[in-house]
Amino acid sequence: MSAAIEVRGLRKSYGDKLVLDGIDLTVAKGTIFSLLGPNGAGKTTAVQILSTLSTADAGEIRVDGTDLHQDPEAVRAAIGVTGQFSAVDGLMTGRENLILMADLYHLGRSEARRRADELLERFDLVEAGGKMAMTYSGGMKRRLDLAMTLVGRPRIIFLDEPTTGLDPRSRHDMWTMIRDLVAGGVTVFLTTQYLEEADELADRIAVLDHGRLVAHGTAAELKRLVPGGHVRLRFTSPAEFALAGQALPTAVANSESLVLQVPNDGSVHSLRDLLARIDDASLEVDELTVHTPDLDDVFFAVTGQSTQHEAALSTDGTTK
Ligand SMILES: Nc1ncnc2c1ncn2[C@@H]1O[C@H](COP(=O)(O)OP(=O)(O)OP(=O)(O)O)[C@@H](O)[C@H]1O
Repeated sequence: MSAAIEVRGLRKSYGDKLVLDGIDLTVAKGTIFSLLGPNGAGKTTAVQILSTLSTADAGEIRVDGTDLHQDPEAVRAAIGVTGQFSAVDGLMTGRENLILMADLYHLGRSEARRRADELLERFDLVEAGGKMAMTYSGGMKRRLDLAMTLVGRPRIIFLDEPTTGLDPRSRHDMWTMIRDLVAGGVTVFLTTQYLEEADELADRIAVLDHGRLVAHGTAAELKRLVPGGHVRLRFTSPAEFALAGQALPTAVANSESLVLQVPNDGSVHSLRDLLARIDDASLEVDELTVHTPDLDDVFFAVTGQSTQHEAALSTDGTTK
C-alpha cells in the first residue's frame, strides 16, 4: 500500500532565504501527521507546496500515489486544504457558502443541497446555517471552513494551524472533528505551533526548525529523546535551600529562584524514597512538583527554543 504523502529532498528558497532545506517525510494513509514548528519555521510553505499552491525548487513529492510535478490536477482532486486564511464568504450564510462550494464541484442542485445540509449537521451548524457567516464566532467559522473543504470528499486534508486563535472549548471541538475525519479513512496533514495539539492528535510528529526536520517519531518516541523527569523543590529560605542542596547532591540548583531539580522518574517508589530523604534531613519544602518529560522538553531539546510563549497562547486562546 503506497503512502498518502511521500516527500524526498524538498527544498524551497524565497530569494536568498532558504526556507525548506531538504525535507524527507512519509505520511501513512488514514493517519494524522503533524508538522510542528515555531513561527516562521516553514510549515505553511511546506503545506502550500504539497497542496500545489506553490512550487518547490527541488525534491520528489507523491501525494495519493501521484507525482505532484507530473500531474498536479490529479493531486488537487484528491486533497482538501484549510488554511490560516478562511475561504468563508462572510456576506453569505453558512448554507450558501457550502452550496457555492458544491457548485464548484458540479454536484447538481439537489445533491448540493443534500451535501450542504449533511455537513451543517455534522459540524453542528444547523441552527447557524441560515445566518450570515460574518456573525459566526471564530470556532463556528473554522468549522464551516472545514465543512467546505469536505464538500469534494478529499482523501487527504491539509490543515494549516486549524485551531490558532480559538478558545480551549472550540479547540477541543475541532480536535474531535479531526479525529472523526480520520476514523472515516481520511489522512490529515496538520501543522501546528501547539505541542499539546500534536500530542493529542498526531500518530507521527515531525519538528521543523530553520527549514530542517530536527526530530520525528510518535509523541512517545520523541519524549524518550529527552532525559527522564525530575521533581522540582522550591524553598523560601536560602539557608534551607543550601541545606537541601547538601542533602540531595544529585539535584540541579537554581540559587536565584531557590529551586532544586532532583532527577526522578516519577514512580511511587522513587518519590517515596525522595520524601524519606527530605524527612530525614528535616527540610522545609515550600512547594513540590513532579515533572515527567513532555513535548515541551523535546521541543526545547531539539530547537533550543522555549515554548512558554506558545504554551501561554494555547491556554488563553488568543491569536499568535
Ligand atoms: N512568499 C514569500 N516570499 C518571501 N518570503 C516568504 C514567503 N512566504 C514565506 N516566506 C518566509 O519564509 C519563512 C517561512 O514562512 P512560513 O509561513 O512557511 O512559516 P510557518 O512555519 O508557517 O510560520 P507561521 O507559524 O508564522 O505561519 C518565513 O521567514 C517567511 O517570512
